[in-house]
Amino acid sequence: MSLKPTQLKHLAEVITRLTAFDRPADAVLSAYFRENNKLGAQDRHLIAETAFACLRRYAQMSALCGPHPTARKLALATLTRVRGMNLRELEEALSKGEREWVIELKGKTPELDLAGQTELPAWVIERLGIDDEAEIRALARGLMESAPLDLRVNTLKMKRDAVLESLKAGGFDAGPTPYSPLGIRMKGKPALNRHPLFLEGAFEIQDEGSQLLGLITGARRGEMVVDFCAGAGGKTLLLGAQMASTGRLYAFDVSEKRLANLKPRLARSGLSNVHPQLIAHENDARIKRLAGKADRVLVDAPCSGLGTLRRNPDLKFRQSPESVARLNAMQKNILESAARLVKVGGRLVYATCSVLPLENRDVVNAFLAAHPEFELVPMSALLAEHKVALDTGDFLEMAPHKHNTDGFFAAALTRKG
Ligand SMILES: C[S@@+](CC[C@H](N)C(=O)[O-])C[C@H]1O[C@@H](n2cnc3c(N)ncnc32)[C@H](O)[C@@H]1O
Repeated sequence: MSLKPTQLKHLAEVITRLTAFDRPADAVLSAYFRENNKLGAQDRHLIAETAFACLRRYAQMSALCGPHPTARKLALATLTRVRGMNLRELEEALSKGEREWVIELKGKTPELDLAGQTELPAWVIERLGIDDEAEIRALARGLMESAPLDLRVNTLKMKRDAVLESLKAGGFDAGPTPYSPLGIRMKGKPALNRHPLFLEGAFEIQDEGSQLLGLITGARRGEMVVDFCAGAGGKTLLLGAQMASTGRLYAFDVSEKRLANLKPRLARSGLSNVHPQLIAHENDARIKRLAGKADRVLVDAPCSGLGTLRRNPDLKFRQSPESVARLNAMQKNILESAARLVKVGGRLVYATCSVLPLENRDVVNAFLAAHPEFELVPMSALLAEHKVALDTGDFLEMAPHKHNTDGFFAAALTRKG
């Protein structure tokens, strides 16, 4: 394949917009493609993959380009060094000066410190709580990969094997996920949002790790369940299916927009037990009515998202020690309020998509120290109960380099009295 001059022009424009780091990268990209709706599927694929690869290896790419790197240079560095394109493939799009520069690039190896080599800001490395440098490098490499496309089967509509067979019959390359009994992993990243089975609600797009967070909440038929930070309902839909559309499932969130995005997904899913509820904050009066009544409460807390750098590589530039401190205070407050809803014998699950202990086990350990009425349910036992062949100790801790999922954390607690 050879690079067309227009492709390089678009790519450089996208990189310029992305590196302002003022909006989520996926939103910037979708807006750009809406504005430039004549771009074909191949162009979009090349632009998206290269722009994200550039963000994932931004320290290295910037160092290769020298001081004040231009977006065109960043694009060319990524195309050659990450995406493996050679001079012949690039030539048509290059000016004479750029041609020389690409030739020079070949022999360059920038000197980088640990932060540069791992593409993780120093403040993130400090907060990972990992002493072993080899382990930091392994995690960082995992976070630099591109994420696979995972689906979760809606068991209310179809069995996993049947969805798999149907996808394969349609020419897709797909297989079961290794841990989640509800998951399918696709080869490549086919667009599935017009697939008949998607439109019928037989599957949703959901990372395997996220599926496990829902599963270990263990929602059952006829129960009262609260998804405290439901967002657009990734986990709500799973909980609803676990409940076989019986009982009551409250989907709370403070974001009207996110809850609105849950609506079409709910309609596809066939669930009739879900009650979306916009709340003003975690102490909203609407929540207090449910005190001590819920069998299960899931707190999928707002977090730094640093476990999702494969999909959102811009987050490492858009988060900071200050933003994480603010999120941390929120996480503690939300967990406190959500815990009040759990009835005696009920389960509270705290989860994040962060890899920072301060957003994860530190929050849970501080909560347990202040609330002797709760005790930890060892995660290994819960996973075994759900026939998940995975043991990460007392907590669920998933990571891209170990499990090929995003970085996820979860802890399950029981209310004793
Ligand atoms: C990690 S996201 C949830 C993702 C969702 N559970 C899913 O699986 O798709 C965290 C959510 O918490 C919501 N949130 C923030 N502050 C909140 C609060 N005080 N009470 C409830 N939800 C809150 C955010 O709007 C966001 O949708």
